[in-house]
Order: sequence, then C-alpha cells, then structure tokens
Amino acid sequence: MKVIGILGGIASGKSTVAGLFRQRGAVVADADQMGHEVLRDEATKREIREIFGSEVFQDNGEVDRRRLAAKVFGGDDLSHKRLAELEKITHPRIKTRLHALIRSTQSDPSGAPPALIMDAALLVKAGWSDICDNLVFIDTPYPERLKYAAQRGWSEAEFNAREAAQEKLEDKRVLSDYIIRNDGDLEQLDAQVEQYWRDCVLSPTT
Ligand SMILES: CC(C)(COP(=O)(O)OP(=O)(O)OC[C@H]1O[C@@H](n2cnc3c(N)ncnc32)[C@H](O)[C@@H]1O)[C@@H](O)C(=O)NCCC(=O)NCCS
Ligand SMILES: Nc1ncnc2c1ncn2[C@@H]1O[C@H](COP(=O)(O)OP(=O)(O)OP(=O)(O)O)[C@@H](O)[C@H]1O
Repeated sequence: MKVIGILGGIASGKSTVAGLFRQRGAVVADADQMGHEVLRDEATKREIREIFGSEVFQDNGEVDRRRLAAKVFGGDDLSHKRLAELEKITHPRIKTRLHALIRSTQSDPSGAPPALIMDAALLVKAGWSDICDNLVFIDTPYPERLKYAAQRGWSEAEFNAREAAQEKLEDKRVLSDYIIRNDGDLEQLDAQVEQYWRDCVLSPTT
C-alpha cells in the first residue's frame, strides 16, 4: 500500500482529488476532519479553554470553530502566536489519528487498498509528509481558488490569512513528485487522477 500525500494551496481541490482516489478504491485520511474530531475531545477542550477562554465555546460546551478561526487567522503577530498554541494542542493528536488509520488500513484482514491518500493541508509544515511514499501537488490558479473559497463563505482576507499560515506554494510544488493541473472542469481533473492511478499506483515503475 502506497501512502500518497496531496499538496496544494487553499481550496485547490485537494479533498476533491482525494474523493476521486476514494472512488478508485483508496482509503482517505482527512486531516481537517480529524482536527474537528480532536476539538471534541475533552482533554483538548480543557487545554483550549485554558488558553483561549470560554469565548471560543458554544453554549453546548463544544468549540465554536468560527470564533476560534477568527482568533488564530487574524493575520497579525498575536494571531500567529495563538495559532502556534492551538497547533501545539491539536497536531500531536491529529498525528496519532493519522498513524492509527495507516496502521489499521495496512493490517485490514480483508486486504490493504492500493493506496492511502493523506488529505492534509499542513502535511509539510506539520512534518507529516515523512509518512508519505509520494507527494502529488494540485496546481490551481489563484482566481479559481479564491472563487471556490468564496463559495464556502470565506472573504479574500480570510483566505489570505489562512494561506499565509501555510508553507509557500512554491515550496510544496518543489517537494512533490507529480503535478495535477486543476484549471479545467471536474472531468479533466478526473482524467488526470485516472492516469496517475493507472501509471503510479497500480503499475508503478518505482
Ligand atoms: C481554526 C479551526 C478551528 C477553524 O476551523 P474551520 O472549520 O474554519 O476550518 P477547517 O478545520 O475545516 O480547515 C479548513 C482549511 O483551513 C486551513 N487551516 C486549518 N488549520 C490551519 C492551520 N493550522 N494553519 C493554516 N491553515 C489552516 C486549511 O487549508 C484547511 O483545509 C481549525 O482549522 C483548527 O482547529 N485548526 C488547527 C488544527 C489544524 O491544523 N488542522 C488542519 C490539519 S491539516
Ligand atoms: N475543477 C473544478 N471544477 C469545479 N469545482 C471545483 C473544481 N476543483 C475544485 N472545485 C470545488 O472547489 C471547492 C474547494 O475544493 P476542495 O474542498 O477539494 O479544496 P481543498 O484544497 O481540499 O480545500 P482546503 O484548503 O480547505 O483543504 C469545492 O467546493 C470543490 O467542489
């Protein structure tokens, strides 16, 4: 089983590509989803309350992700410091979940899939790319990414603040060993995923 990391900018289509791999039989590790699960963990909530206070919690005791996002993605020095504190709490727990999923997928009694796809925006920054055998970069023009993010309700300022908290796009591109261009429709994206699946997953030369 190959562990394949997906790299790309915000709203570049990483999860979409991961979904196309899933349709072909891959297992997908969704780090954003794992991050959300971690925020529901009681020990995590305690640590977050100590640092950020009760203002980032909803009345039902769960973390309010919008309010927490506003605190850590402000784009200023204080926000950067807060984001580093949040990552110190959540990243080790996300990493534990990623490793657990890889282990359980590898040892699945009904057989491991050809690939496990790591859909994690912070793969390189968090040091999780070491787990990957291959890295695929999704190359999506900035205006398209901005448009897709706007459909999620993100302003350009919010988009840029999150992007600034990630590794530079060029650094991710250089680290990758395959590039998928996402500048067309979903059918064109699917065709590239199919080619990669056939050439690099099912019949790899390396
Ligand atoms: C700040 C939080 C509560 C905001 O939640 P929200 O639902 O708005 O965003 P979500 O988690 O779905 O992430 C959406 C996108 O935001 C970007 N993003 C998320 N966390 C970070 C981060 N630490 N640094 C830079 N960008 C980030 C990524 O591109 C991600 O795909 C949440 O993102 C969080 O807890 N982040 C810290 C944990 C983490 O690093 N998760 C990402 C793992 S790859
Ligand atoms: N080629 C495309 N045509 C139409 N819509 C697309 C295309 N590529 C991506 N999208 C849409 O753009 C949005 C963002 O894609 P997606 O969530 O896969 O990005 P992401 O890189 O995983 O985002 P994040 O940075 O939050 O992790 C989604 O709504 C997706 O359907």
